[in-house]
Amino acid sequence: MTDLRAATPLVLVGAGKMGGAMLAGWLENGLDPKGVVLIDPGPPPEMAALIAARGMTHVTAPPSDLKAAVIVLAVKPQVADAVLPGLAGLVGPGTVVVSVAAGKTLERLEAGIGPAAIVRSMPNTPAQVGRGITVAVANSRVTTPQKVLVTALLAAVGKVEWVAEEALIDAVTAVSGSGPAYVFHLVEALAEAGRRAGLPDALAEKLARATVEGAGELLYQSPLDPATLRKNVTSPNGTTAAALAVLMGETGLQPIMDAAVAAAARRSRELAG
Ligand SMILES: NC(=O)C1=CN([C@@H]2O[C@H](COP(=O)(O)OP(=O)(O)OC[C@H]3O[C@@H](n4cnc5c(N)ncnc54)[C@H](OP(=O)(O)O)[C@@H]3O)[C@@H](O)[C@H]2O)C=CC1
Ligand SMILES: O=C(O)[C@@H]1CCC=N1
Repeated sequence: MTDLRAATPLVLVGAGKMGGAMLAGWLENGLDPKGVVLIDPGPPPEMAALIAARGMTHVTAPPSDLKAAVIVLAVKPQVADAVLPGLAGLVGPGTVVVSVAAGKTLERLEAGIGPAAIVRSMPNTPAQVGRGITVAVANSRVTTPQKVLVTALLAAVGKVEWVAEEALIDAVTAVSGSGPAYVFHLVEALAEAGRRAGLPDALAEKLARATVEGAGELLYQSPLDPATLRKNVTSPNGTTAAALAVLMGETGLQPIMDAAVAAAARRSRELAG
């Protein structure tokens, strides 16, 4: 288990879907709830329950008497600019700010909160079950110990990659930040296709869900690459080959995925503000 003691006091600004998922993962990995301050005017009910159960401090505005070790900014990009100046008082000499806000550049974050060590990161919601992946980029004020600390936090909820080139984060957002939604939509589409092929509702849903769960777990556990795993399902001239001729054809999944990822990356660049 990662030692997260140096991460407190940890101020989480925005305890919604992403902030909540990361927090749940950190608590699961030993983060001391007494060292956590949540700033959120309206956390979702399940988060309010977690706050009460774990005895975390919950406030609706930044406290004036605290210097944080880590500030995690997990509000919507559209409200980040308004929130950042109010967090400046929480920044002390050792504070590192970790933003998960899509699109918000290091320059924009620093313009809002003032001179600070800042990490721009892009996690994803499987962080909640310790199976996220986060890509991060640091500004020049981030020290090596701060980078180690942020790595420990992010690694507690999944895999971590650091990049030196900030421009890559828009594509990262489009692939892994938003990516879980594409997979969940695949489950929806597969279930719907099953229904249209005559399966009862409940069975279609069960089959689609179990198939993606099982394929994901196989991918996780197997040393084989996805193309080999795909080939292992595909008998020559069999049923899978018939389906893949559609999915891998000219109007198949790749052009749709290209368009989806390009649209998400474009939106990430727009969200810079
Ligand atoms: N969801 C995801 O899969 C991912 C999200 N992100 C990023 O995470 C960030 C949060 O997204 P997500 O968790 O989905 O959004 P949510 O709306 O679920 O969470 C944001 C939370 O911030 C609260 N909030 C609003 N205003 C303030 C404020 N002034 N101070 C403190 N908290 C405030 C919201 O309360 P209220 O609802 O009452 O407004 C809400 O609880 C975004 O920037 C997004 O780009 C990054 C990777 C993946
Ligand atoms: O949809 C969004 O904008 C956020 C960023 C990545 C996932 N969710």
